[in-house]
Amino acid sequence: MRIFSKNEMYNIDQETMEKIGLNNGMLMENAGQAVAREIESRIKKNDKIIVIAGKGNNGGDGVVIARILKERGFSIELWMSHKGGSVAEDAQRALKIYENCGHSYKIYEENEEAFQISLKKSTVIVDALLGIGTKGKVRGPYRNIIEEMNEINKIIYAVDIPSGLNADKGEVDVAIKAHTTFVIQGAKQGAFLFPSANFYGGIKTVDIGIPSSVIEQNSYVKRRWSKNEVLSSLPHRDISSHKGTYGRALMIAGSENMPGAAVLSSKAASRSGVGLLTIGIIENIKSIIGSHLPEAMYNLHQSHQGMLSEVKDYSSLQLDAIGIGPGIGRNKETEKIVEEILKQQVTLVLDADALFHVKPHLQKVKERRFPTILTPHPGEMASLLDLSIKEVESDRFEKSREFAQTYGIYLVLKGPFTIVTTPSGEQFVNSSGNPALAKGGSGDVLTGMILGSVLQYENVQKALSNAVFIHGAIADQLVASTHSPLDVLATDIIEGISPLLHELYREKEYSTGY
Ligand SMILES: NC(=O)C1=CN([C@@H]2O[C@H](COP(=O)(O)OP(=O)(O)OC[C@H]3O[C@@H](n4cnc5c(N)ncnc54)[C@H](O)[C@@H]3O)[C@@H](O)[C@H]2O)[C@@H](O)CC1
Ligand SMILES: Nc1ncnc2c1ncn2[C@@H]1O[C@H](COP(=O)(O)OP(=O)(O)O)[C@@H](O)[C@H]1O
Ligand SMILES: [K+]
Repeated sequence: MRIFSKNEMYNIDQETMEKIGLNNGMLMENAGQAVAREIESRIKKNDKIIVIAGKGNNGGDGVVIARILKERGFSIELWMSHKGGSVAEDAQRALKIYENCGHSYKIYEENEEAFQISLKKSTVIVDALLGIGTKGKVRGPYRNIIEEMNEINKIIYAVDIPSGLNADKGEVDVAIKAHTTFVIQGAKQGAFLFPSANFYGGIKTVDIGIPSSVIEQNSYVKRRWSKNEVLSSLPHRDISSHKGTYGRALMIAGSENMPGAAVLSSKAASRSGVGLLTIGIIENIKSIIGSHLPEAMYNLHQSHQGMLSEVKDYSSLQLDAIGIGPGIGRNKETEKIVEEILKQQVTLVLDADALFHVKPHLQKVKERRFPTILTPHPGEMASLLDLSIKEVESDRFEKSREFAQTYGIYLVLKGPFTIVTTPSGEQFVNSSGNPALAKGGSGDVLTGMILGSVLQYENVQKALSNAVFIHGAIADQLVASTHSPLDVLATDIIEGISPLLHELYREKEYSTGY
């Protein structure tokens, strides 16, 4: 599923009209036809359906839907929101065609009570009040209509966007709570931001025939990353390979107060395919960690001061990737270690305390010639950008892209709908996971999974998106089978890596013959 910003959608629309020659009326007809087909497959002949249409082009889509469904013999009442006023040109034309077919419509303004009665009798409502043109707080009759529709508690199918929502941002004033939203040509960014994502219900894309060349030229790549993408990109192990083929990784994690972070991240890295793993820790936590992961090698230091002197010459380890951050703490030494690590000519994964330390050194990150991956949660992202968490969360796509492009990094902005952004600004939104993951340690596990994963793929983005998907899918599977949303531990996620990978590889084998 493609994802668009409002401006991208308008530019796509404009170019389709100017260069391709499909005019807005044709696109509206296509949109209405496509959504009507989807609705038709979900309704019954005895349903009483209300289509409520606004003054803009979204309303025009609604008018087309009402006409098509009426022609197919469904019981449809079309309501226009406004009495008179400036209805968009193509919506006016759609209404004329509707009338030419001998159909009539009603108007909400000055008929509020009749609308209430109709709402009560209805079984299905089609929301075509407002689309991507919505700006600021909802005004006029729209506000009342939206509130009345939500109160009546019927099935609502929204066209393009649940009316009232902003296409690009997560914040919500008042909006339709949809059962399903039929998004035109692709979802809008707000479908993956909170709280607006809570209003969409199910999302189904309808194709209105916009040429793909126009889409490619007028939008950044932004798409959802789901199981199909994972299955088609899982790495293959060649029969003649050996442990060196799958990379040498170092995970620098943990400290006296947070030894567990080293266990979680290292174990997750091991379970994610890495050939040879070395754990870089301070000596006095070795006894806690060693029993958990006999497979790993150790790079031990009496203190972080001692570690710092060795970091400067890691060539003997012949590393391919370093992960750093979970539980290392925040002090002068750990900051210097992070600064030194940035000079290493290997793939880097920076998380947690390493993200705190990297902030003054972002210029050095920009100069790196090897992949640098940052995995902030919204709080860490806000701190890196000197913004509030709210400012980040409401605008995750743009904020991520600007940051990734400015510093030439891969960014994994965590949270529900984790976004992976590449240095060139392509974005992939994860589709797995649930609030069972909202618990200390699950991020450490993801860091390990990412470190293990990057060494298995030629394409860094695929490695990141797949690690993020698998991490979330394990939580989904635990909640669906043996756990509740309350009791999933980070260690349960690690234990879930093998069963999930097993299942994915079996499915891949089945679907591709590999
Ligand atoms: N390629 C595309 O994107 C296509 C889009 N179409 C539809 O057109 C929609 C966009 O149409 P428009 O640009 O006309 O915009 P909308 O239909 O979303 O709404 C614009 C109308 O709402 C009013 N309005 C805006 N903000 C408001 C607020 N806060 N309170 C009250 N009124 C407000 C405006 O004054 C205007 O009358 C899409 O969402 C989609 O449904 C289709 O018709 C055809 C193709
Ligand atoms: N509500 C949620 N839905 C889906 N995933 C979530 C949710 N809350 C947290 N997560 C995931 O859990 C992980 C938490 O990471 P992080 O905040 O760094 O945790 P910690 O610092 O405790 O290790 C991230 O991968 C994040 O995407
Ligand atoms: K709508």
